[in-house]
Amino acid sequence: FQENIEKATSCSRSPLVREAQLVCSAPQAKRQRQTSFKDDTPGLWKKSDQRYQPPSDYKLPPSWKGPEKCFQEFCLFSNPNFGEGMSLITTSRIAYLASKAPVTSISGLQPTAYYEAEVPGKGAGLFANRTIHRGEIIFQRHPVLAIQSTPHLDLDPRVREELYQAAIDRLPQETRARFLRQVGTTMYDKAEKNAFRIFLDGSRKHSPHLGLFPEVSKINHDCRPNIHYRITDFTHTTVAVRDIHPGEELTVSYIYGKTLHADRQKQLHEWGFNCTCSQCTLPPLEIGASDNRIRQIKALENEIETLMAHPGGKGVKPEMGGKLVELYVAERLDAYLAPTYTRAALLYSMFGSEERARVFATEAMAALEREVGPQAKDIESMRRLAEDPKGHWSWGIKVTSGTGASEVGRNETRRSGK
Ligand SMILES: C[S@@+](CC[C@H](N)C(=O)[O-])C[C@H]1O[C@@H](n2cnc3c(N)ncnc32)[C@H](O)[C@@H]1O
Repeated sequence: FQENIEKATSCSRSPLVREAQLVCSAPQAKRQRQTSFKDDTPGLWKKSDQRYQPPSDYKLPPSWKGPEKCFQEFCLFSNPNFGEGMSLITTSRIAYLASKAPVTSISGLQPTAYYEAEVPGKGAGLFANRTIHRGEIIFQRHPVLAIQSTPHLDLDPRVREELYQAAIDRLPQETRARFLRQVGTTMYDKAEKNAFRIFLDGSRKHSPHLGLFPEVSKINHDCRPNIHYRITDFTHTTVAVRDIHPGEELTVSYIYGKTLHADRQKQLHEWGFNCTCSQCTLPPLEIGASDNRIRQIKALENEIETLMAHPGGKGVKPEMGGKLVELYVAERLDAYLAPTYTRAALLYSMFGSEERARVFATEAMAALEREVGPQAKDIESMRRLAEDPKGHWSWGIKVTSGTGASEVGRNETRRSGK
């Protein structure tokens, strides 16, 4: 990945695309902009439509239109009746999979639970109209437009703009209007400024897409957000990670939050704006304290990992898990608590500390559900730990002595499957 970044001449710079998920085009020298389209508009798409024949087993149901306006193996497919309407610029295979996918039930808050208003220096944003409780789903949506990365990066700009316009024209009027209200001067710019990186069809060659969710993209960035998002195939879910009070702005983080202030500013600046969020506008002394906490968090996580790699986890102490939770909470990293609670629950259980194992396992279950979703594998293990610590595989793997943690593992209660 690093190698790609260094060599790349153009990267998708969507602020909502996390750094580790950026898709960059190959160096220009090796990969020329490719377009097989001619300038005579009527024949512009037809020529390549004829050239590309999708396999017959990817035949779409009659409610879907396409393939049309193809570029290499990527074509426009659309269905105005799929949820709020959906246009795809993708392969026949992925369009076929989309056509077979259950229509994401559009759910979440009633529109009366929030309102849109201008935020100084940020454009429009969303605000709570009532208390939104931690764990409440804000939006559950499918993309109204998904664009495979290759045409987005490689198409000739003029052709690309026409193609995106055609994709939007095929959406129902209300959805189209919502799409057009997103920030950005051109269709391409709207995609760049508002898309989330989504992976359709597992981890195959053509999986990376830019997904546009116009309602979600009205949510501004904050380095210490009150909302977390997760994406599974076609479904984008936003969930409150703490209670949000009436009048408070709804925020997500466009970048990974556990980074130092200067790095966060740099990343967001590269993606087109100077961040004026609650964390970035703290007084300098508080920014310094926050950076220190992040350094402590990283050092402690490394220490736990190193110690756990030693035979019998020599030197690890349950209090390290407790301290880590404290630091995360003090740093308001509410959107990233699941692994921290899980680690703390297991550490306390390993040392036979029943009450703390229960408390952290209960917190871990809720955080896993928020951050990963109800299908998260570790939820079941944390549920068992919360209900019956002594029956859990981790219980008492290490014992505590009167003078603190003993390094002698008892190992007597490890049971597979728990
Ligand atoms: C996905 S849009 C968010 C909604 C947007 N404010 C609107 O009016 O539709 C992203 C854009 O909002 C603005 N923005 C979001 N979060 C911001 C922040 N923390 N500080 C400054 N500008 C921000 C930037 O202009 C950014 O390119």
